[in-house]
Amino acid sequence: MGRKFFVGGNWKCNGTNEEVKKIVSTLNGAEVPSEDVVEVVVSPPFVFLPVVKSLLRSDFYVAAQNCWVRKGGAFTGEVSAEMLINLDIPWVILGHSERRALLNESNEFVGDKVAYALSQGLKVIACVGETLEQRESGSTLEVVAAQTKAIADQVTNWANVVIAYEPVWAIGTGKVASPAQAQEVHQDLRKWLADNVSAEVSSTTRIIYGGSVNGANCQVLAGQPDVDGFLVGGASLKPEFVDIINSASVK
Ligand SMILES: O=C(CO)COP(=O)(O)O
Repeated sequence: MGRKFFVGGNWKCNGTNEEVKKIVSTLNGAEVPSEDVVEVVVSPPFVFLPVVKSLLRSDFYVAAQNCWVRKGGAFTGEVSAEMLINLDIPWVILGHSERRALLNESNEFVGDKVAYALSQGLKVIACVGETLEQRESGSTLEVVAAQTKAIADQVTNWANVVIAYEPVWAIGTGKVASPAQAQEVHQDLRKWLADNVSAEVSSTTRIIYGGSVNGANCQVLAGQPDVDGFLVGGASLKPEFVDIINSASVK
């Protein structure tokens, strides 16, 4: 099927200069499958991107956690896609639920960000996912489809997009989605892509899972046919991130 396993580490707003170097040193010493088998991307806070990029092994890549929606300029506090490209940062995470919820990023705004980032040459990890309330009211697919549509409306080249399904109720809660719950949504999303974009995009686009993934639950999740990898928060700051990378061997 040809979808290379993808493991992203989202460090969120964590770390000191010393801690960040320690994580990198653990990763640099880790034995993991080759780049042909698993694509590994770590996402430190903006200020640590240069140091992480300079120290990180060459078969792992870095991602920013956000970028501005358009060309840079008079936007205090923002970081533009052009700046990331200028520093050779290949990836950016966009539409994370923490930004959607806490900073009111709408589906359309996230779609605009994805479009601009891609236009500048960045690769995008685009996040979608429902809240507990939405899941309990039976609207999971409707919610993730609307989020995905706002992104899909703006994407022409899917080769540079990874979709991260991250149910909000599973993020940072220790309440991981069951393998069946993850598989169901990933399968629905893949069908949505087939029906609304193309069969080719549906079969080639990586859909990764995020929400309380750890060294103990990664293997069984990775065993699901439509789970193409992970976006990991808390556990990406710990040595068990290496075990999560190694779950690529389940495929
Ligand atoms: O939000 C996440 C990754 O982007 C998931 O976070 P946790 O792995 O800490 O639940």
